[in-house]
Amino acid sequence: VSKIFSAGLDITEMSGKSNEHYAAFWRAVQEMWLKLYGSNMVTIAAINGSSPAGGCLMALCCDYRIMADNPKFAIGLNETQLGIVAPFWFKDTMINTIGNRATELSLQLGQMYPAPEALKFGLVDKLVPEDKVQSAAAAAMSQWLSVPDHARQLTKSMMRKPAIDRLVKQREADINNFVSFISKDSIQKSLQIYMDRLKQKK
Ligand SMILES: CC/C=C\CCC/C=C/C(=O)SCCNC(=O)CCNC(=O)[C@H](O)C(C)(C)COP(=O)(O)OP(=O)(O)OC[C@H]1O[C@@H](n2cnc3c(N)ncnc32)[C@H](O)[C@@H]1OP(=O)(O)O
Repeated sequence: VSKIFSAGLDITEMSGKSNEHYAAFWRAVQEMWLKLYGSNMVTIAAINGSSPAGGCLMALCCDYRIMADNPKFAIGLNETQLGIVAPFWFKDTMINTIGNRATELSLQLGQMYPAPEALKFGLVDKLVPEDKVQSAAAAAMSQWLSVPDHARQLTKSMMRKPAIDRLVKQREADINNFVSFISKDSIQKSLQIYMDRLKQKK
């Protein structure tokens, strides 16, 4: 039985809908990223299964990532495999985690990394046995919470603010770009083919 941390964004929200729907959907996705990446709280991802695309993004937004040590579980920004493109703020989040070259390889190929490779690439920080993911995350949380809060928060903001400001400045343009991209016939066709493939896999 496959286990999933997050299947990413709901593809059905990006297929066969109106432009108004796509715009509202994308604004909500932006909001999720701004809240999670910009949070001053400690955030630890307890990754207990596979985590493609938007799922990987959510994990990358956290301060620390612990993943179940199972090579069947994979994580990555696989957008190109769906015929779509990770937007600049997905890319920035990944660069801030694993660096420029690894991000370029990862994004162009739409790579999903099995857990051991994800650790090697720095996409996750630690692997633990599947039944220890929650307890390891709780232990990591205690360690992070032991740092004086104001100092940790200012440091986090210093590291992340440039990426956050970039999206805040370009929110409307980013929404317009998403709507015009996702509503193209060729992109709708790619998403349909991907969904059909998922169903055939069964
Ligand atoms: C300019 C910018 C433009 C665009 C930017 C857009 C950024 C997009 C970000 C995203 O997150 S796109 C979504 C990426 N997600 C994926 O690629 C995941 C695809 N799914 C899988 O790989 C697998 O389904 C799985 C998550 C590993 C689970 O596998 P399992 O074998 O357990 O289940 P199954 O494949 O049978 O799926 C069950 C059921 O769920 C449907 N499904 C799966 N993922 C999605 C999804 N992301 N959105 C909508 N629906 C999804 C799948 O089709 C099955 O449906 P069915 O039961 O009706 O057949």
